Amino acid sequence: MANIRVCARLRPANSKEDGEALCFTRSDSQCFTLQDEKDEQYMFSFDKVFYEDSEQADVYEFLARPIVTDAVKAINGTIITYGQTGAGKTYTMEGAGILETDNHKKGLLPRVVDELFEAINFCGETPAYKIKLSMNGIANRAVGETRIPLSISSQFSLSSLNFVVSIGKLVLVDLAGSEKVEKTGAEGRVLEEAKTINKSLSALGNVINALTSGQQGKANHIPFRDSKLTRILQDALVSTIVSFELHLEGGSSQTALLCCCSPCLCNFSESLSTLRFGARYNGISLICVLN
Ligand SMILES: Nc1ncnc2c1ncn2[C@@H]1O[C@H](COP(=O)(O)OP(=O)(O)OP(=O)(O)O)[C@@H](O)[C@H]1O
Repeated sequence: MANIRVCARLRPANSKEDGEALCFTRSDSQCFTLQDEKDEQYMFSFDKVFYEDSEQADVYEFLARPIVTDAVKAINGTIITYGQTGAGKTYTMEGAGILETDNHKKGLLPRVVDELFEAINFCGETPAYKIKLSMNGIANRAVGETRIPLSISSQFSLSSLNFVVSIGKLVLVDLAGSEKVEKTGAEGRVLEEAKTINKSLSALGNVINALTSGQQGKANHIPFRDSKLTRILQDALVSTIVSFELHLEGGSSQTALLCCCSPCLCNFSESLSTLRFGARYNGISLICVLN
C-alpha cells in the first residue's frame, strides 16, 4: 500500500472572488490543468482531486479514514493541510466553525476523533488504550492542561493535534498560510510570526527536498531539527526516509498531504506553488509495517 497520499482541494470561489476568472480546468477525479492569464497550462495529477462541489465527508473517507483505521493497529499516521491563507485548510481540518451545527460541514478533526473512539470501543476485550492528546503551535504556546477519561493529558496551543493510541501516533497538522510574507503586508509582531511560520515551512520544504532528491542507496542528512514543525513531523517522515533512501521494506507510518487552493486566477501563483510542493511528494510509495 502506498503510504503517502497527496491530494488537492479546490474550494468554491468566495464573495471576495465574485466575478473572478477561474484558473483550472477539470480533467477527471485525479487530474486537472492550471492555467495562468497568458493561458499557459500546467497539468497536475494527484491521488485524488476534490473540486468545489466535494463534501467534507468525501475528503474524510479518502484521506483520513484509512489512516485512522491503521492508527488503531499501531501504524503512525499524519494528515497535513497545506496552502495559502484562505485556501481552505482550517475548513477542511476543523469545519466551518465552532458555532456551525451542520454535520455535513464537520471537518477531519471531529470525524477522526469520533471514529477513533468508535474503533477502540469496537475492539472489545483488547488491552486498554492510552490516548494522549496534544495541540501544538509553531509559536510554541502552551495554554492549558486537562484530564479527561482514559487518562488523556492535553496541551493546547495552535495548530496540530497528536494522538497516541497504543504505540501508534496520529498527527493532524493545519499548517499556517504558505504565501510569501511580502504579499501579506504584515508588520510588527504579525510580521515576526509570519517569518517564524515561513521559516518552519521552508524547513519542511528542505526536509522534503532531502527526502525526494537523495540518491538511492545513500542516506543523506535530513534537517529535522531545523524547526519545531519538522521535529513534530519527524516520526511520521523518518520511516519514509529510511525506507526510501535505503530502499528497505519498512516504514511504520502513513502520511496524507492535502494541497488546498483557491480556484481563481488572482491566486494563480500561490496555487501553482502549493501544487508544485505537493507534486514533489507524489511517487513515494512504501510498505507499512507494525510498530
Ligand atoms: N470547501 C469549502 N467549502 C465552503 N467554504 C469553504 C471551503 N473551504 C474554505 N471555505 C471558506 O473559506 C474561508 C477561508 O477558509 P479557511 O479559513 O479554511 O482558510 P485557511 O487556509 O485555513 O486560511 P489561514 O491560513 O488564514 O488559516 C472560510 O470562510 C471557509 O469557511
